[in-house]
Amino acid sequence: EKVEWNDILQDQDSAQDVLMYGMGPKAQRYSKLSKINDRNIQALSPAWSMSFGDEKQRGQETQALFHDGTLYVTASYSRIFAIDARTGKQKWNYKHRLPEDIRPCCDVINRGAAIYKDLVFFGTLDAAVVALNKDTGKPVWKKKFGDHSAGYTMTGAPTIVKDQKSGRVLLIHGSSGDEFGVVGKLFARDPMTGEEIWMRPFVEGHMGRLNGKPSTPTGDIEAPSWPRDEKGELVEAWHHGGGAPWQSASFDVDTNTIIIGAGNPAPWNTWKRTSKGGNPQDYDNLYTSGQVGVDPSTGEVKWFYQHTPNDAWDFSGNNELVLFEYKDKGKLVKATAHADRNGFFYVVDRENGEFIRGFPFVDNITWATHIDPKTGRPVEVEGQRPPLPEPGKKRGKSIEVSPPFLGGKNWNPMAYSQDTGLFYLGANHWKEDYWTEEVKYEKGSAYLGQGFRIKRMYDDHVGILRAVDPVKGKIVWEHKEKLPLWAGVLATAGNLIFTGTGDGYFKAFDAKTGKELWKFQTGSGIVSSPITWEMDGEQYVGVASGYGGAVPLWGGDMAELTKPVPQGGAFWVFKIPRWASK
Ligand SMILES: O=C(O)c1cc(C(=O)O)c2c(n1)C(=O)C(=O)c1cc(C(=O)O)[nH]c1-2
Ligand SMILES: [Ca+2]
Repeated sequence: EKVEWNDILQDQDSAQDVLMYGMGPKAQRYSKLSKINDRNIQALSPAWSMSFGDEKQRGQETQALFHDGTLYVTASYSRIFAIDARTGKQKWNYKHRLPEDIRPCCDVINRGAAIYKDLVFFGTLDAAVVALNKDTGKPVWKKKFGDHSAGYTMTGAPTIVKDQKSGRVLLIHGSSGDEFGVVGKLFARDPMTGEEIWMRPFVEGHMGRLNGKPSTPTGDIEAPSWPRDEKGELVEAWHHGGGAPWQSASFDVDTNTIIIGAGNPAPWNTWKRTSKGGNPQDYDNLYTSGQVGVDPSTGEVKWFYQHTPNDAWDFSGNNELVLFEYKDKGKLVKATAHADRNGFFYVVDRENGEFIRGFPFVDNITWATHIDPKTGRPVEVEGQRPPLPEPGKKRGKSIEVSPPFLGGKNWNPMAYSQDTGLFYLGANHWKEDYWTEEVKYEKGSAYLGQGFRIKRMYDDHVGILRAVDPVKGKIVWEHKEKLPLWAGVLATAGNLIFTGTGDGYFKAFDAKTGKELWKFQTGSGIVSSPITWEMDGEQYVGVASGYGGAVPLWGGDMAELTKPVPQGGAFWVFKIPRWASK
């Protein structure tokens, strides 16, 4: 059975399918299923588990897809498995041959696949997209989109959208690589052939492409949001500017807009992206660290809202954009919701990219006091941009900043419950020591110009699962975890919130009260996004287990804290046994 656009469009409402990263074009991660609920959750039990095998483990950040009795699960090292959802038996697997010189910044991870017609699609760490026949696992096409030895890579799940103007279905995908100084790019392809339709770079003044020809520059061709040197030339940083859209797009069918977050500017060092002796706040470094609305017909930028102008902290703007609606004085507001690494939760008008509201979702944000409601710009705290080294020194003076670069929340996607109207997100309380270092671009080398060490903020917890009211701007409940939270969240009509923990538990909470109702130990840490589906009249929940991602690699004191977590690589499926369901 082929997957059609209408199936994808209905993804959120149809329990028989999970066809998109985010479980629907709005990426709400909400399921209307309630057969598993707050009354019978105690009986939730494993149905089966499947090992990804190999000596290859590391982080398993996948969100599975489910179609026609089959789960499509990506795994570390650019692998994908098709699994019989009834038995846990492998139907086929594809293990991409990776060159030695790949440069993923933050572990050899993959967040998931896309599906359309008889093809499944996923990105690989050597900067390619692969399409496979969904029934046989045979590769149908492969397209390389960047030079992996320069730092281009791909970790995010691709997205299928339908251009409402032309009627054409497109495969949308981004790129990673800001930490190596690449220009972040968003691509649209013909899903059947892989042929590029357009490409949009997210650094102002760089040229886009449409049908194989240069189209338009992104923003102003003169790139006034980037500085020039004494000779009047754009500075080195502009050539390598970052802005990589490394997570997944949402799609607003009503306004025919692809909505995606753009990554941090490169390098991290704010002074490399500011004129000599100038003020960073005069150089916003468009279109980095913000959310972008893109026209699917042409790849043109329709609107842009920047969370962190001239981002000095690698906050990036990539985190998922969840589309939701609410009533304001009787008027329906169509918005995006976004919990940024910078610690603020944003509600933005998705028809024009205008700021509506921003408020903290973590404690003790030090770099800004608030978001100015008039301008939508952060009001920065003096001294929170790490200073340049004193003359004769290699390093600048260290300052303490919160959130640290790993963010108040990172890529691990939040869920929106249509029943409670709340967002549920896995946040972290931590901070960092942060200082500048000298940096010059060198192909294939880290391009940061910053040093850092992440530290704890509180003695009793790092991870904090929070329920957030997006309209009142309030935290409704919270649940603390000892280890950082790095897993996606799932909300269901059974009044349940599912997520995983660093120490290996898959947990369920009461969506209204935050009470922990159930947990199961999976044997390794969980850094993936759970899904739920209905099959043969029963509800199932599935999640991958396997610890990794950025925390153990970059986390300073947190890398120490998470060292005891065993490696793994397995997919777990749960259901209510028949004896317990009535
Ligand atoms: O700017 C980029 O290109 C880029 C890419 C990625 C990635 O693709 O995984 C991460 C980051 N940045 C990043 O800043 C970050 O904190 C991060 C965490 C993770 C992870 O999977 O745990 N990836 C990435
Ligand atoms: Ca980054």
